[in-house]
This record gives sequence, structure tokens and C-alpha cells, in this order.
Amino acid sequence: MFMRRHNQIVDALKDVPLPWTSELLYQEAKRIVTAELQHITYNEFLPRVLGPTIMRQHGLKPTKLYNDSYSGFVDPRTTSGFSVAAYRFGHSLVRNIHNQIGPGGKPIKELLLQDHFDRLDTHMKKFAGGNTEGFARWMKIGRNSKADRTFVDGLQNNLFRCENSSCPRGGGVTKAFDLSALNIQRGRDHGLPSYTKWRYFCTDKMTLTFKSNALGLSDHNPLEAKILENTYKHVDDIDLFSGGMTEKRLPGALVGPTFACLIAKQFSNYKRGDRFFYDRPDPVMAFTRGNNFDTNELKKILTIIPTALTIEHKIQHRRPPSKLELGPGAQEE
Ligand code: HEM
Repeated sequence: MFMRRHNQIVDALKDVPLPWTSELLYQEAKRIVTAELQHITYNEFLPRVLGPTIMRQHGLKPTKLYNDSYSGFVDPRTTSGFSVAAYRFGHSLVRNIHNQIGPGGKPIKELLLQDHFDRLDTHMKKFAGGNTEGFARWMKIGRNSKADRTFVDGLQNNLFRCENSSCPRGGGVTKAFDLSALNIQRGRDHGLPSYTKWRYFCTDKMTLTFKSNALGLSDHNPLEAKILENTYKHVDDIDLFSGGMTEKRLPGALVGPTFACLIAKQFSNYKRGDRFFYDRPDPVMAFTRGNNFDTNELKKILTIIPTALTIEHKIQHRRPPSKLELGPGAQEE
């Protein structure tokens, strides 16, 4: 979808009378798409995941004005706790049945999640009137699965399963994986400290027993605490993924305190450690503020409306690129 968005922006930019080269067109469109993606992530997605308090505490919500939180001392690299466990919370949001919606709003074709694996043609080929637009329409209105400790069948029992001769990988039967087991195993491969250590790191709370009380798993409901007790011998054995996925959600958030902390810290580092983050007032790369990014950016992209006007608006106040930026091979008017 964002690849299409990129090409759409390139087409719009071509209409702006500037001495474009194909490299410049590519870079400028990439700059705009990156900014849109960052805006959607910090303005629309993260508030849903983290809730208002954590967003405020970590200064993650974009402001109307420029924001210069950049620091050359912030390390923007991805941490293991985030990639191997915390951000995989998203696996619980995945739905088992996907659909395509026609232009008139009617559902066209339901597909099981497992029928997508290794089958790009289900997205790309037009069938029964459906295609990428159909998926985009569905994504706009379809609801995600509940954020909880359970995964849908396609991820838990049928991940990458393929049982007929047309299986793309090797043309043979492939057994299924269980994504939650993979996530836990991957944490062990990476040598992640246990959940109790991460919880202490994030909340200063000690976890001494499996009980859901002040000395124990106080961020868990009794049922989830009991399940962990039945699974692990000692509280310090609890894997980060299992412990985090079973925490009670923070108000207005999709995750509990430990995952919220790890996700917020990571996105804060991505932003503060990025010299080219889109809302910086950098004299060379800054976007003009104002109507550049509205709060419905995601909806707009999902609807795939023509954007020539919007794009023109985005760049109309920008100066033409300098000779230096155009590069030695560039054509000038
Ligand atoms: C149909 C949807 C999805 C499928 C089939 C899927 C599948 C997978 C698989 C197979 C892995 C590698 C597991 C391993 O061997 O360690 C993985 C990694 C990961 N997934 Fe998903 N995933 C899906 C959606 C999501 C969503 C919605 C999120 C977050 C919002 C997410 C976050 C991650 C992260 C952070 C990793 C680790 C990436 C890395 O370390 O480089 N995934 N996923």
C-alpha cells in the first residue's frame, strides 16, 4: 500500500514545475511517505497501543508545532526486549478471517489467514472483483482481534501450513508453526532476562510470588497469575513474552505496564535519535507545518484517494533544490 502511495506521490510531484531527476523524485516521495508513516505511527497507532498517560510521560504525541527532541546521544537501535517480545504483542491483534470489500461496501471474498501464507496472489490478483483496494477497504472497517494472551488459529495452529502439491515452498507439505511458541523460544535464543527482571526495570516492582498481590504478580489478574503458576516452576522463570502478554492492560491501552514501558522507550529512542524525524525544525529538511498532516492521514491512505492537491500543498512553500542537492548529473531547466 505504501509502495502505491509512493508512486502516487511521484506522479503528483511530476506536475510541480521543478527540475526533477528520477533520483530526486524518488528521494522526495520517499521523504513524504516516511513522514506520513511516522505521523500515522506516533499520532494514530501508538496512542491506541500505549494509552494517554504513557504517551504523555514519554513525550511521544506529535504537537502542532515543530518538535526538536533530537539528541546525538540517544541510541536509536532496536533492543532485544522490544523486538523479541514486547512489540510482538501485535500478534494477538491479528484476525483469523480476512475479507475484501467492494467499492459499494459489499464484502466480496472471505479468506482464512492460513490461506495467505506464501500466497501473494491472494492480495495481488484480481479475483471476483477484489484486489488490493478490496483489502484496504476491509482494513479500514474491519476490527482487529482483542489484545489478549490468545492468538487466532491461523497463527497458533496453522502458521505457514501448506498441505497440497501447489505449496510454493518446495512444492510439498509444510508443517505448521505456533507463533507464540516461536516468540517464547526466540526470547530464550536471545538470552532475554526473565519477565520479573524486566518488570523491575520498568516499574521498580519486585515479583516474589505467583500470587496476584502486592508481593507478587500485582499487574496480573488472578486467573492469568494462576496460569503462569501452573506453567512455570519459579516466578523468575517466566519468559518476558508470557509475562508481558498476560499483564492487565493499562487504561486506554492495548498492553500492560511492562510492555508499555518497553514499547514507549523504544519509540522514544527511534524519534529522539533520528536526525531526520519528520517534525524536526531542521532548516534543510523540515516540512512546513499547518495542514501538512491531518489526523485522518491513515484513513485517507487506506481509501487511496487521489492526492495531487494534498501533495502540492505539502511542498508549495519549499524552496527549489539547490545545485548541490541536484547532484552533478542533474538536468536543470
Ligand atoms: C498475519 C500477521 C503476522 C504474522 C503471520 C506474523 C509472523 C511473524 C513471524 C513468523 C515472526 C518471526 C518469528 C520468529 O521466528 O522469531 C514475526 C516476528 C515479529 N513480529 Fe510478527 N507477524 C504478524 C503480525 C505482526 C504484528 C501485527 C506485529 C506488531 C504490531 C508484529 C510484530 C513482530 C515483531 C516485532 C517481530 C520480530 C521482528 C524481528 O525481530 O526482526 N507481527 N512475526
